[in-house]
Amino acid sequence: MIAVTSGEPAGIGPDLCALLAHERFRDRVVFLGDREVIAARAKLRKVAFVPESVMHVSASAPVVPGRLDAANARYVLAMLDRAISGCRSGEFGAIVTAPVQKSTINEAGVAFTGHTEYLADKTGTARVVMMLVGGRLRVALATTHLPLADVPRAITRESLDVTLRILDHDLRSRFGIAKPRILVAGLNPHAGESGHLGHEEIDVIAPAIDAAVRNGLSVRGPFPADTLFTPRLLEQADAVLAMYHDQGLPVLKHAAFGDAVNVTLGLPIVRTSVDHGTAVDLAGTGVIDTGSLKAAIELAIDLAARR
Ligand SMILES: NC(=O)c1ccc[n+]([C@@H]2O[C@H](COP(=O)([O-])OP(=O)(O)OC[C@H]3O[C@@H](n4cnc5c(N)ncnc54)[C@H](O)[C@@H]3O)[C@@H](O)[C@H]2O)c1
Ligand SMILES: N[C@H](C(=O)O)[C@H](O)COP(=O)(O)O
Repeated sequence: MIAVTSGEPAGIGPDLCALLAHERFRDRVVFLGDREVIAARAKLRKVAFVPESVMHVSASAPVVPGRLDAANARYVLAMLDRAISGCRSGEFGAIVTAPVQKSTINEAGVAFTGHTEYLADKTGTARVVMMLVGGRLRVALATTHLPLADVPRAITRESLDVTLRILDHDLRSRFGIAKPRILVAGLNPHAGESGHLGHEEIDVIAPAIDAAVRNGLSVRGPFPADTLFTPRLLEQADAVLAMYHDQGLPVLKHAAFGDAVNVTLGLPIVRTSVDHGTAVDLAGTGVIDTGSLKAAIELAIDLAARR
C-alpha cells in the first residue's frame, strides 16, 4: 500500500488527492488527510468523493482553499509522521508527498526547510540526496534548501564523497543501472576558469571526483554548468550532479514540469514527490495538472517493488 500525504491543505494537494482517487494504480493507494477537507475539495472539483481512498488525519483548524494558516502546520507534519511510521512498520511500501508550504510551517515555529531534510532527520539518516527525474533527465543536487550565500561552505569533500556514493548506489539498486555514469557540474562560471573565477573546483570538486573514480565509480567533471545540459554531454550521463538547487532544477523543470518526480535517495524508506509547489492560487479552482503526482505514485510503486 502506498501512502500519499495530501500536504498543505490550503494548496492544491487535497484537490490532487480527490482527483487521483479515481485513477487505477498497480498497488493500493491511500491518501492521508482530513476526510472533510478532501471531500470538500472533491465537491469543488465536481468529482465524486471516494471515502475509502482516504486515511483520516484530523486537520487542526478549519481549512479555506487558498488561505494559508500556520494553525494547520502541525496537521501537515502529523500526516508526514503517520506516513513515516507506517513505512517503517511495513504498513506502507512507500511515501508519496503532495506539496507543503515551507514558509507556513516555519511561521508556526517549526524550523523546516523541506520534506527531504525532515525525512532524513526523522529516519536518523545523516545524509540523503535529492534527485528529480523527468523526461530523459535525472538531476541530483549536492546541496538542497539553503540560502545561496551558504552554498560554497556546504560543498565539502566529505559531503561530495557521500553524495556521489549514495547517488551511485541508488542508481544501481533502485533504478537498475548497472554502472551509472555521473556527470558533475562545477560551482562557478566556466567551472572556475582554472582558478581565475573561484577555487571550489580545484580545491574540492575535482578531488572528490578523482576519489570517486579511484573507488570504481564512473564520474566525470567538473563541467561548466552552462553547457553541461546539452545533448552531446547528456547522452553520456545517467545522472547529473548539480551543485545547488537553482543550478539543476530549472533545467529539469523546463524540460519536464508537470511530469517530473522528486525522489529522495539514501533513505531507509522509499519516498517520491511532485515537481511543483502548493499552487495556492489554484486550490479548489482553476485547471491543475495531476501528471506529476501520478508519476510520483507510479515511480514509488516501481521503487517499492525493487526493495
Ligand atoms: N514537494 C514540495 O513540497 C514542494 C515542491 C516545490 C515547492 N514547494 C513549496 O510550494 C510553495 C509555493 O512554491 P512556488 O510558488 O515556488 O511554486 P508552485 O509550483 O507552487 O507554483 C509555481 C507556478 O506553477 C503553477 N502550478 C504549480 N503546480 C501546478 C499544477 N499541478 N498544475 C497547474 N499549475 C501548477 C502555480 O499555479 C504557479 O503559477 C513554496 O512554499 C515552496 O517551498 C513544495
Ligand atoms: N526542491 C523541490 C522542488 O523544487 O521541486 C521542493 O522544494 C521540494 O522539496 P522537498 O521534497 O524536500 O520538500
